[in-house]
This record gives sequence, C-alpha cells and structure tokens, in this order.
Amino acid sequence: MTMSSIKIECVLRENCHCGESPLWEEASNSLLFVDIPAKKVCRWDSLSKQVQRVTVDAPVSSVALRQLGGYVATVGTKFCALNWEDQSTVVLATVDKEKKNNRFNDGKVDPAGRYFAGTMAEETAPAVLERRQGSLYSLFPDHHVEKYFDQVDISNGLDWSLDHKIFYYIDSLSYSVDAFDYDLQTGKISNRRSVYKLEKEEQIPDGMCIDVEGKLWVACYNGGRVIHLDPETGKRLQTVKLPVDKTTSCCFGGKDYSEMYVTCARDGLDSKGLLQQPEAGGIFKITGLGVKGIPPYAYTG
Ligand SMILES: O=C(O)[C@H](O)[C@@H](O)[C@H](O)[C@H](O)CO
Ligand SMILES: [Zn+2]
Repeated sequence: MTMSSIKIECVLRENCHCGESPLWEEASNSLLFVDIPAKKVCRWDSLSKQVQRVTVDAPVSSVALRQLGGYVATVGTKFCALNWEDQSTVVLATVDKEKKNNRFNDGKVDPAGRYFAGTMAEETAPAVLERRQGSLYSLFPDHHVEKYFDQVDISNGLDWSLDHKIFYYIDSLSYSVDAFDYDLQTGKISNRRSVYKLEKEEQIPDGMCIDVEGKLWVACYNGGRVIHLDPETGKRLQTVKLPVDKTTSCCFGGKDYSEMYVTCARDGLDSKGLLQQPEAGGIFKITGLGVKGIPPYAYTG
C-alpha cells in the first residue's frame, strides 16, 4: 500500500466564463476544453504550455475527437465537425429546431463512435432556467440523430461502463447520477435507475468520467470538488476538494491517463468570490489519485 499524495495544481489560468468538456488528445499531448458562453474551443499543449483557441458562432458546450481527423463539437443546437487547421465548422445535424431558447450542453462519444449530447434551455443565471426543455440525443456515424428522452432540465455528465453494458447519465437538477442498460450494437438505452443521490453539500452534479476500475468521478458545480463513486454499491469512495467552487467537469489525461483534469467556471461568482478564487475559470490538474482513466473514443462519422 502506498500513501496517497494528491496534488492539485492550476495549470492554466484561462479565466473561462464556463469551462467545460475537458478531453485528452494523446496524439498532441493536449487537453481540449470549451468555454461555453465565450464560444471558444481551446487546446492546451501540455508540453509547450501554449493554448490555441478557435471561436465558433454560438455557445459551444462539448468537443470530441473525430476519427477522420479534427474534432466534432456541439455548437448551439448543432452537431458540427470542426477543422482545427482552418478553424472552419460544418453542420452535421441540428436538434430542437422549435426550441429557440435551447442549446446543447455536455456531450461525449460512446464506445461505438456515436456522439451523445443533451440540450437545455439557456440559463438566465447558473442553474436558473426554464425547466424540462432539454432532451438527450446521439449523432450516429451516418449523421442521423436519435432522440432518447425529453423533459431534461440540465443535460450533463455521461459515460459508459467498461463492459459497455451501462450508460451513466446526469440531469443536474435531479441531483442524481443515473444508470441505464446500454445496447452498444443499437445505441439503445433502457431501465433507468439512480446509482447515487448527491448530498446537500455536494451541490449540483455536473460533468463525469469513468476510471479503469469502473468507478465514476463527478464534478460538483458549487461544491468545489470531484467525488469518486462506486456505481455498484451506491457509495461515495472519496472526495477531492479544489480551490474553486464552480467545478464543472473532469477527465483523465496525461501519461497513461494517470492525471485528472478539471474545468470550472468564473461566471456566477461575485466580486468577493473572484478575489477568493483567483484561479476560477482555470484548468486544474490532479495527480496522485492512484487510479487511471481510459482514452476517449472518437466519433466515427
Ligand atoms: O457546465 C454546465 O454543464 C452548464 O452549462 C453550466 O451552466 C453549469 O454547470 C450549470 O448551471 C450547473 O448545473
Ligand atoms: Zn456540465
């Protein structure tokens, strides 16, 4: 047994209004992430420490790898392909056409290469919005879209079990981490149940990722922490606190996916909060967790 020595470091003071969707790209030793209201997709090179930023034409809520090269991203209510070299986007599909106040929120690619992402009504303040306006969708490799369900408040964290038989999902305002049976062949989900209910001080569940042991890591918005959950027992295994309150999402990256990267928001903090949390909106790296993550899947369309 080695003693755990967790280290938390702000590796990039980016001042994101709402940083989200951290994604490790092994090929470039980089962390991608978005700043949703700033309409920016960013790529931080962990070796040179340089950041490249691409501005798109609407709030961008998630970014994912694309097998053909470049990336895919959810921009406004559109699934888009993003060419990093010339900074151009191509619309692959549009959702929620009759809901003018909606936008996509968190998204991630499943183990078969489908891009899952859900929507929400635009917020007037963090977590203040017209409720039940969102839906969960996935973009198949042939660019057709399937809708799973509606009545979502804030569509957020998602990931799949290591055997690909369970889909984990968070609708933030349910204060629950849910699971579905997952059919990888068809992309269908069924049998929704809760695997963890957040405690009051944990605040709002936001982004999520799975580790090599099949346990979940959930970033807690307003909770200033990531929590480590065992979805089989419904128990919290560990809490890792960060020096910022508005932690939004997490992913594993770095060498062998042994580091965790956490995004957070600046928006919603008052002037006192900003003084107390000068690194709010930055990118945090957590080392010494003693568990690794798995590489992200790439969209195959
Ligand atoms: O990051 C997200 O998922 C949302 O887009 C944000 O606006 C907040 O995190 C949300 O308000 C907290 O639930
Ligand atoms: Zn989120």
